[in-house]
Amino acid sequence: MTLSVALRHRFGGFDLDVAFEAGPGVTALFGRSGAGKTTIVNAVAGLLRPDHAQITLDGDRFDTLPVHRRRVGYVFQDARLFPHMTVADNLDYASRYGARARDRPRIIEMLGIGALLDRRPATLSGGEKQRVALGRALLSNPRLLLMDEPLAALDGPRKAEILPYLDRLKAETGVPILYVSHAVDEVARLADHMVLLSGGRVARAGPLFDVMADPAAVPLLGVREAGAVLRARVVDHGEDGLSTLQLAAGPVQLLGVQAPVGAEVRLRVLAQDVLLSLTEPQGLSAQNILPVTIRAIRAGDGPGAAIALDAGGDALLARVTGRAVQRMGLVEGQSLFAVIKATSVAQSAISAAP
Ligand SMILES: Nc1ncnc2c1ncn2[C@@H]1O[C@H](COP(=O)(O)OP(=O)(O)OP(=O)(O)O)[C@@H](O)[C@H]1O
Repeated sequence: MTLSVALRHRFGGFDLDVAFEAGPGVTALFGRSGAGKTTIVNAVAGLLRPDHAQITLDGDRFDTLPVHRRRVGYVFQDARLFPHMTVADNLDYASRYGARARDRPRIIEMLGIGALLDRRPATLSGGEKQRVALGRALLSNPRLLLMDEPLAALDGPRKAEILPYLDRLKAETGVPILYVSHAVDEVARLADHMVLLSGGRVARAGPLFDVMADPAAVPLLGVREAGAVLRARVVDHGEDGLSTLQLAAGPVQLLGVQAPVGAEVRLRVLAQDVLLSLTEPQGLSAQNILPVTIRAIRAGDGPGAAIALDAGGDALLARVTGRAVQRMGLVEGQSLFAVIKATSVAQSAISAAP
């Protein structure tokens, strides 16, 4: 399944002009407030008629279809359930055309909402409401799911409660998802592809692992949030609380890893938590020292520079000062060592999603 989107639209002072493709899985639309994310999903859903559009799904023209024929499931920041209906009635309303009624038990089980069926939305927590909203969207038998900041109204614990359901939904349904967010941790955990938007334009787009490790993405993600996402396999849980994970460039030891031995996980390594050393460091408290090669150096607008690194085939990103680049004589192609603190990675998103 490939969704291809080309849109132009003008609202007063805002000018949107984007083109991107979204493959299977989760495609994150990421950008600051006002970048144009909601305008794009509204145009895909058919809630907004853009000035110019060419949207296709698997080659079929989509933007010319009336809203009800697009078969798009839309999950908003606020669940927008019918308040006078029970959860069961809200779900039945979505499946009233029967297309997905046979999948109802599986979807209820997947989202863990079986015990809520007789309740009314006013009695549900924010996380429970969002799970019901996801169920309702799935029961409408969508060809495409649009999620506009579905977790933004939830506090940390409620977000943590719902993220595993999104992992399952992604793994089990196969319905492609366009996922709007300005939370990098959510995107790093869930997305397969990423479209970075800035001022109504696509600034970067591609596989999540590539975009997150792109030095040009640093100003768009924010210097504190920028950092590569890597795949790792859990090798061992030590009795002292430190776990060993295998990366392409070698083993690393991290704290607070919940996933079982053998699991594939994603690690988000913030660029500001990666130190560089010209020689292999000895006598450091940090144990995670990886041999790396500099792929690219990008000077920032301020005193910082983003350094793209190759770590055994994985991409890693480091942020150092421009002064350090000068002092260390860093150049593209140079081999050196990256040092990652065990505690900093553990505080970044670690998920069970491969
Ligand atoms: N109906 C409208 N009329 C006029 N301007 C609009 C309208 N809807 C959106 N805009 C403007 O278009 C721009 C993009 O808005 P949009 O909601 O798509 O951004 P966003 O990236 O989703 O932002 P946020 O993260 O704050 O939701 C903003 O400048 C907004 O003020």
